[in-house]
Amino acid sequence: MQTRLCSPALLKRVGFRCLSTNCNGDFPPGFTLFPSFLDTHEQRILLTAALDQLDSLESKRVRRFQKQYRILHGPSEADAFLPERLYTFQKGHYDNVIRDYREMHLSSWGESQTLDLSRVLNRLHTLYPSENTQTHILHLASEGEILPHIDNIFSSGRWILAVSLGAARVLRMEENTLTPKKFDVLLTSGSVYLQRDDVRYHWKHSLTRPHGSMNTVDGQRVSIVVRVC
Ligand SMILES: O=C(O)CCC(=O)C(=O)O
Ligand SMILES: [Fe+2]
Repeated sequence: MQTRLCSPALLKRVGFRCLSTNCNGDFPPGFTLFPSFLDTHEQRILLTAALDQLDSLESKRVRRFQKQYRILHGPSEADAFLPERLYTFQKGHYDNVIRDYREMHLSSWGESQTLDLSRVLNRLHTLYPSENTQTHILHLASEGEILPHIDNIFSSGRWILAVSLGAARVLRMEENTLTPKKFDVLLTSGSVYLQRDDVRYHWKHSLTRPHGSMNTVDGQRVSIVVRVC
């Protein structure tokens, strides 16, 4: 089990940066980060399954181009992602919060649910209560980002968990007050974060590219977001 509790030293190593003088280097109650919850093998299994799900929504024409690319280039050990031109990214979300993305609500993993994937999903289940949940897959292009928002309070309940896969992004958490506390977290592949209660309802979250400041490269990112209903 690779779950680790987050000491300030560890958070600093994985990119935690406290932006507020009254934040004391700790996360507020209600925010938890598991910096390297999934190992590289588990990440690959989950990422491949998530991309398969999203690809199943692509047009026949795009799927044909993807297939041709795979025949020509073979499977890549290094990268589960195809070049971005082989995906249909949307420019803007209906409320304009998310830019350059593909997304879907997942009702079941269907045929992707191999024994290996079940093991990964079972490990993730250890992180959250077994209540009614809804799962969402979000794929950001390398230019993709998410502007500050609080998830619709009528659409989901008191906690939100997200698994990050692929290129790193900076998550900024910012209290929704006149003098907000803020902090940044570098979400590397295999990390999981959980927003609960006060943080879920009263802090805005946004995702930006790391802009080279944290030794990371630009690239595509997939998240699996699980919300309690
Ligand atoms: O991908 C993430 O980590 C967060 C996604 C998000 O904020 C959303 O879908 O509302
Ligand atoms: Fe959100």
